[in-house]
Amino acid sequence: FLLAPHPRPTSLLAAAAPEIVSVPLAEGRNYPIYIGADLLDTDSETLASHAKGNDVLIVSNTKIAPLYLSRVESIFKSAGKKTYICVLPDGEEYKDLPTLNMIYDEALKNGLDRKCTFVALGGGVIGDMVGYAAASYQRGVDFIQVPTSVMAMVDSSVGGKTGVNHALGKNMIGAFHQPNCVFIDTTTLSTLPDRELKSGISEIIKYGLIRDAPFFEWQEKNIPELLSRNPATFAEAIRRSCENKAEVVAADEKEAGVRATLNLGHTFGHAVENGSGYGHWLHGEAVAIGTAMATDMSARMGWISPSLTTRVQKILKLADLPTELPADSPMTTEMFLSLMSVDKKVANGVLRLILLKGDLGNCVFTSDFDDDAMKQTIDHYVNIIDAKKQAAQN
Ligand SMILES: NC(=O)c1ccc[n+]([C@@H]2O[C@H](COP(=O)([O-])OP(=O)(O)OC[C@H]3O[C@@H](n4cnc5c(N)ncnc54)[C@H](O)[C@@H]3O)[C@@H](O)[C@H]2O)c1
Ligand SMILES: O=C(O)C(=O)C[C@@H](O)[C@H](O)[C@H](O)COP(=O)(O)O
Ligand SMILES: [Zn+2]
Repeated sequence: FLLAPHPRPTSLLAAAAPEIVSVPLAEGRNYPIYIGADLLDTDSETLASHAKGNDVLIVSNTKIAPLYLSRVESIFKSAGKKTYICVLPDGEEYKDLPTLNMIYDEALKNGLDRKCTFVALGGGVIGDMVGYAAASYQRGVDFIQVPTSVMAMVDSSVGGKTGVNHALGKNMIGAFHQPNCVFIDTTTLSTLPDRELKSGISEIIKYGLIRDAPFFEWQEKNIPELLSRNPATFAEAIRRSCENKAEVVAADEKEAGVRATLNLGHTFGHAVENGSGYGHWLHGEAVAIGTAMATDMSARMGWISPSLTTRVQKILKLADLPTELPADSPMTTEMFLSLMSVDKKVANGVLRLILLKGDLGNCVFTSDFDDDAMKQTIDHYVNIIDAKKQAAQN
């Protein structure tokens, strides 16, 4: 069970083979995503085999290092690698250039050369930062993703989007840099707090909405099982999410088109993350609010049926995710508009959005939307904040 402590393998326990989802990139750059319970205990040689040189720099944070670092380090040591450690402060507010520098410092201090491998042990913040450090250190070294949060297992560890935040915009400094492999030990979720677990479910819902109606229908039935940490249900959600992400990334690695659909709810959501102060909202929570806003806007333009709007609201609430901002939110219409204007999907000054259109599982990436509908959606969500403020004062 996900909540159980991690058993060490014994000769009486037969290790189940991991499930493998492939990310089929061009020019033979395919890489595997291994998914399974207790993989760090039962399949350590597979993980170590993806570090090609002698030196391995494992990067984690102050929360995850005490839980899993020694185990991961011993895997590489047992395989004869020389290991180095870098422990970063925990939190989205540290996903920045000064903190990134700690990784370069550690690598340079120890004389790591271009044959080294960086290992990202943690959630999406660590994965994005280590990926970007690997993309830029000596113009590019190998890296491996060992995701430990739902968000990282279902989304961020796959696809090679790496980077850090800037005060003026989310993930604004970064690069596309694919990992050698993604190694998902689902048992590490046993220590993930509930709030972080729910945040990851937000991106699982995204796959259903943008491209996989049967997966969405499955989620409508199975989210309670995810919330109660049913291991089999989680394994299926992770596998189906990784399959969806791998297909999209394989079709459009560098986001020339269809990959942008993975950004559903993110233009509104990133504005909320930045405007509220990085770290106030978890990424998945902000994406949930953004998904509600993108759905509202799609409905205002008549692109989706009222029943689909209801289903989106219902599934976000079922996952106990926020669908609106609270009374103490600093967000204003002006903040939304100005923060959304620095989104990476802006092309030649024109904002493009992912919006739902048609039946469940269909969306569009377009600049061809009604500006008034966008403004009405933003005003509507800001008015909710104001109404809550008023109610709190009375
Ligand atoms: N590159 C991409 O494609 C992509 C996709 C989605 C999200 N992201 C990025 O990922 C970040 C969000 O990821 P996240 O939700 O994992 O946040 P996170 O990395 O901050 O992790 C959430 C919290 O859970 C802790 N944690 C992680 N695993 C744990 C475990 N097993 N046990 C106990 N605590 C654990 C972390 O230390 C942190 O406190 C954002 O910066 C977002 O922009 C990137
Ligand atoms: O992999 C992608 O492509 C995504 O858009 C996945 C998103 O969930 C993720 O939050 C990503 O980091 C957002 O990308 P950005 O380009 O909008 O910063
Ligand atoms: Zn996201």
